[in-house]
Amino acid sequence: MSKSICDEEQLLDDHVDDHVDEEIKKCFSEENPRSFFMFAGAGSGKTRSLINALSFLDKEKGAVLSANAKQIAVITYTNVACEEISRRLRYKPIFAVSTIHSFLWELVKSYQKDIKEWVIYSLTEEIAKIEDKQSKGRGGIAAEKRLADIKRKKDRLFKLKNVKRFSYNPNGENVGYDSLNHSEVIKMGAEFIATEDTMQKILTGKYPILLIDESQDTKKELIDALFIVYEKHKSTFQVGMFGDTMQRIYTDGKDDLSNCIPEEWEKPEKIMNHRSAIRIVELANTVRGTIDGQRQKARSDASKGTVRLFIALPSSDKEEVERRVAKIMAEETGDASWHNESEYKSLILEHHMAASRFGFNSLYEPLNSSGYFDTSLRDGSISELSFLAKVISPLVIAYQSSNDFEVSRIVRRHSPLLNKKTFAAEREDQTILLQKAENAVQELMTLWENESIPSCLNILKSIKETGLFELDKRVDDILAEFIEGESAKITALRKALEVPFDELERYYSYATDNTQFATHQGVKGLEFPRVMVILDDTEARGFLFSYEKVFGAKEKTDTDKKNEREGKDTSIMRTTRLLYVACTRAQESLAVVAYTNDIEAVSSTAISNNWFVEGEIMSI
Ligand SMILES: Nc1ncnc2c1ncn2[C@@H]1O[C@H](COP(=O)(O)OP(=O)(O)OP(=O)(O)O)[C@@H](O)[C@H]1O
Repeated sequence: MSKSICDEEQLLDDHVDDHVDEEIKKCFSEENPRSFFMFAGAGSGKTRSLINALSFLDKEKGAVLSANAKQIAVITYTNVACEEISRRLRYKPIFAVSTIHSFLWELVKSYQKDIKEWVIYSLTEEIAKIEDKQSKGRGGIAAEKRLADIKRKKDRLFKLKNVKRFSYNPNGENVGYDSLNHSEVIKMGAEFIATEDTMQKILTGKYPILLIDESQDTKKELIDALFIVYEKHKSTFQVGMFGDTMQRIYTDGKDDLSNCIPEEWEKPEKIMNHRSAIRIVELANTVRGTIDGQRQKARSDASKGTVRLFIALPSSDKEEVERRVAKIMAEETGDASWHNESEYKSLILEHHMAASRFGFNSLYEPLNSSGYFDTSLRDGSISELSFLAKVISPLVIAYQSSNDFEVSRIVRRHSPLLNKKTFAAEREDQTILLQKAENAVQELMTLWENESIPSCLNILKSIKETGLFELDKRVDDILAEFIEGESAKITALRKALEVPFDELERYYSYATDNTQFATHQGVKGLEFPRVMVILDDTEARGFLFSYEKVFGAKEKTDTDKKNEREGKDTSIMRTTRLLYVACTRAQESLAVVAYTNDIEAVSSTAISNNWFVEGEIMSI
């Protein structure tokens, strides 16, 4: 069949945004270098434009930059995004791709004297602030917490005097008094950049071009600092920001970013959505319609796609509801992959919702409620937990499948009984060492005998006794009896590690993104053919989001009304943006599952907002 003019037009249409990449390339011209702000909706190819821009820069300027020991900096939101972008750029050394935390730490870490001064100053200020609050506040738990906080901070301040070198791990816990926490690094780094001439020269000298992905959620301190640097160094420093204001879901991003962009920056716009089926793009447009009215077009070759809204009572058996939803989706779409849990992504609002659905609540709960583990609990980097998952889990599998080679490899790699130093010291009879290690492994494996599953605490105890693996000093405290006044971190870890080992394995699969679950926030930037978005305020603990308000099942609070009057961000706007992020991850089919006591209100709001039509809504 021959192509019609109409077909040609549609195909051309798919390329309507191609000029954007050209405009960005022009921004890097020698004659007229410009900074830019490329904001566009979900699936519009921002990440793709970022990669295109970087590949272009590599070709055009790579050699000259390298010869002058300069790099192009790229700041991404997560380690996963970092890895993905680096991979697509074939790990070329001309690019310094990092998260904001690593970026700032790399920049400041050699200025230890300044770091020390800053930490002492900032701690002193914090203590003064809490003391002031304490003098004005009432007693009770809050006052007790403040007192403990003051004591901890004063202890740290005292110990700081002797610190020679501060350390920081952007991807893990920062336990010691001489290590910096995540927010300290952001505050300090941004402050150095904003105020120190030398730091600005180092930044612009090393990175004459800096591109930021997901800039709507980049910490406002850094964005503000970069605007300052740009104003002072615009002839030698170029910034490129990619993002989407509708996808701002964290409160520490700069909320009025689009109004702060300097006049002279290039501001290319995109209107296509290359990711999603027509019906999903339509839904995204109507959801966005309640916030800023920007609309996108689906590709001419996009499929029709399916969206459904399922409404259920919060008292229902949620796992059963979600299983039925998947079954119905398989029938309605004719896509059998909905029958297979690993073939669709279930998006929950908070991690504990995955914990209860996937069976790791007893481990998650004490750690989460202690308030001491945040990023590390989410990404699986609490040292005892990751050790058990990364070393013990494969060891057990290898042992149980009689894979002696693998057992020996793991032990040689991780055990102090067989490390080079111990071996060198025991020149005479190394078989003794081998025997000792083998006995230690046997001892450990007896815990799994008769199909039993040991608790994580018992595993650590066995390892401690035999010395099979090196354990953090903290493990001694965890294995000891509870004592009054001990650190709440230790108490929480002891409680969490009481769980059977398979619960830890389930937790770790989730933390390392190997299950069907992910949070609405965690999937930013990603895409999946089939998505189930779960809306459940009864399980959401924070006050930041409320789907029931968005769907009219709950009244706006006085604060919401006040914020609305004053033109400020409201929880409804914030939640609508999160809904937009979650729904726009879907490529082919999307099931939204809303738990509410007011089924009627949710259904009628969904219809009156033009989000769903009657035939797409089902009470379940
Ligand atoms: N010009 C294009 N032609 C064809 N496919 C494209 C084009 N641009 C992007 N895509 C595809 O569309 C999908 C979305 O692209 P990308 O992830 O870059 O969008 P994004 O704007 O970063 O999305 P989001 O903001 O939702 O994370 C990807 O699968 C990508 O390969």
